[in-house]
Amino acid sequence: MFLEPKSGKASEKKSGWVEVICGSMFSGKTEELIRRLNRARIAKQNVEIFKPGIDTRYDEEDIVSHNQNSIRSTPVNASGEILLYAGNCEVVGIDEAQFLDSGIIDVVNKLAAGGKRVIIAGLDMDSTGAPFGAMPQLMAVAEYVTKVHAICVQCGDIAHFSYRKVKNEKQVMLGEQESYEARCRRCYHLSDKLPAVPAPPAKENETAD
Ligand SMILES: Nc1ncnc2c1ncn2[C@@H]1O[C@H](COP(=O)(O)OP(=O)(O)O)[C@@H](O)[C@H]1O
Ligand SMILES: Cc1cn([C@H]2C[C@H](O)[C@@H](COP(=O)(O)O)O2)c(=O)[nH]c1=O
Ligand SMILES: [Zn+2]
Repeated sequence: MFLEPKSGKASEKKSGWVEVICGSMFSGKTEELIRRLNRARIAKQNVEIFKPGIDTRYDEEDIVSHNQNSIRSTPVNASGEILLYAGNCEVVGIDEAQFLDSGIIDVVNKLAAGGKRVIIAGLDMDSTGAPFGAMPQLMAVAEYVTKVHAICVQCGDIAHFSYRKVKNEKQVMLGEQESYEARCRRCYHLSDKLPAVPAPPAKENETAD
């Protein structure tokens, strides 16, 4: 369980920091983001929340988790807009950060340098297992990184891959359970080993190794 870090002595100018919540689809990134933001609100801190404008799966403005928890957010089309809108808030939340442009690294560093707590959630890997967008750099500059895990729908183990069930080569393809499933390492790679077409039957006198 992530516990909020304490900032420095009250007499000193407070420094901010960056927290990253990463993992596969269905791993609970959005739930954890909402949990941390709600706790900040209970502590009477001023919170602003952003998501990339591209992600309108459940709602134009709300951030919604797979189990229907939600929190109001401001959609942005470019990372620089976050600097403009964050204003005097104390805590900044950002969901689906993998979809934002690389300017987001500079933006979160500026926000933290200005004394804000910045909490970012996003997919660390795309469906091919490659790092997604600016997430690797965000994890590098963050003070705190939390990797959350889903459950493999094939075998019940811990899952950290988002397996794409439909054929589409594009890195960005919005979707839910109809297009993606959480898989563990073994079940994710199992699909590579299946022959694309059925192997021809062995000829007589030919022995299988
Ligand atoms: N394979 C799965 N493993 C774990 N949780 C799942 C799975 N499929 C659906 N869920 C649901 O998804 C919720 C997490 O949703 P969410 O926080 O939106 O995840 P993420 O933002 O990482 O995609 C879980 O609490 C659970 O109700
Ligand atoms: C793996 C993968 C995912 N996406 C899309 C699919 C969803 O719309 C979001 C991830 O949402 P979640 O809150 O993490 O469940 O990203 C994609 O575009 N490309 C991918 O490779
Ligand atoms: Zn598995």
